[in-house]
Amino acid sequence: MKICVVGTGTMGNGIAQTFAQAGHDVLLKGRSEASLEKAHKTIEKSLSKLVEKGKMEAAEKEAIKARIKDTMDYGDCKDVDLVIEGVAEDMPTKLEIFKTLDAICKPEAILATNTSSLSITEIGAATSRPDKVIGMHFFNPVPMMKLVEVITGQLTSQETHDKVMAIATEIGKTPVSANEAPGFVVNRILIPMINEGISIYADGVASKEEIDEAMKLGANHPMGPLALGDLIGLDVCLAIMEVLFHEFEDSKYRPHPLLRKMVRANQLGRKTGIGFYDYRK
Ligand SMILES: CC(=O)CC(=O)SCCNC(=O)CCNC(=O)[C@H](O)C(C)(C)COP(=O)(O)OP(=O)(O)OC[C@H]1O[C@@H](n2cnc3c(N)ncnc32)[C@H](O)[C@@H]1OP(=O)(O)O
Ligand SMILES: NC(=O)C1=CN([C@@H]2O[C@H](COP(=O)(O)OP(=O)(O)OC[C@H]3O[C@@H](n4cnc5c(N)ncnc54)[C@H](O)[C@@H]3O)[C@@H](O)[C@H]2O)C=CC1
Repeated sequence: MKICVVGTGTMGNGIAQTFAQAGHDVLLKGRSEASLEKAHKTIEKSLSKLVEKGKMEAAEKEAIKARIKDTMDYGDCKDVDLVIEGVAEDMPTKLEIFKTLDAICKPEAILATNTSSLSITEIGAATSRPDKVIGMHFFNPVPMMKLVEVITGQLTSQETHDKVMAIATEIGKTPVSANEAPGFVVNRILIPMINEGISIYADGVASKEEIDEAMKLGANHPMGPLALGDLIGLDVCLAIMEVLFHEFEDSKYRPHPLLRKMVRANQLGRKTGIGFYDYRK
């Protein structure tokens, strides 16, 4: 199966790596040579970690890397079977990309989005094939996380759903089906929890380290909410809160002002080197 991953950020490179690890040829679509180069560095680091942890043979690493080919041209997507879009969580950006892909990809190709919260139905409506548009929602860090939420929009066909469930299983993930709804299942729970962690921090109830330690030891979470916000990207967290807030029109989803302020300051977490914690050392 020929796969194209659009986007070279936190998620794009992890999704490309995961498909290549499962033996698929992957076309990685980036906007610049610099972004593609950065994605390959991240993939190299991630694969090296798996080797260090004894989860992969060193020889396998090079074979996996060789399966990922770069492109900056959507025209190269004409013969792919499945596209997974992983660009910024912004509806106008996604609609433009899906219109472009719809015009280029063969009619039977499935167009999937890794959106965290946005409407699959709205994205599908920008194409001539809404029955083949679906959410394939991976979790960060993609090579480590087992879950894929498979999200059907109003017009997604059962056939597309079944194929994507099978693909997710085949690449070693555990898929869970969800009907379209803002934030689907996990993010409707997880992101308001992170927002609440920010609120507790802003209120001065405890230090950031204490908040994270409390949730690690008291709820058995592998990471505390503030460290997790930094891993996800605070811009992504804010975009998801905005979708929940506007779609449900419910004040319980109000993004905390400190979250907005940090995004405005480009303190986005790991990807910009600083968020709640400093990663620049
Ligand atoms: C926003 C959305 O739409 C949906 C989402 O994704 S929500 C986010 C979901 N993810 C989570 O909740 C993750 C929670 N955290 C965890 O499960 C674990 O802490 C973890 C899997 C990230 C790391 O577990 P671990 O292997 O025990 O940790 P450890 O070996 O110490 O590694 C920690 C580090 O590796 C990353 N990580 C570890 N192995 C990795 C690999 N093979 N590839 C990529 N990143 C890796 C971590 O992010 C972190 O980064 P650095 O060391 O480079 O700074
Ligand atoms: N970060 C996370 O933990 C998770 C994010 N997601 C979703 O995955 C998608 C990507 O998120 P991340 O990788 O975290 O973001 P990121 O900020 O790390 O990367 C964004 C990517 O989008 C590209 N991009 C930005 N604007 C663009 C435009 N106008 N046209 C084309 N490309 C553009 C960037 O060049 C970059 O490759 C989003 O929809 C996000 O909600 C899903 C699961 C987890």
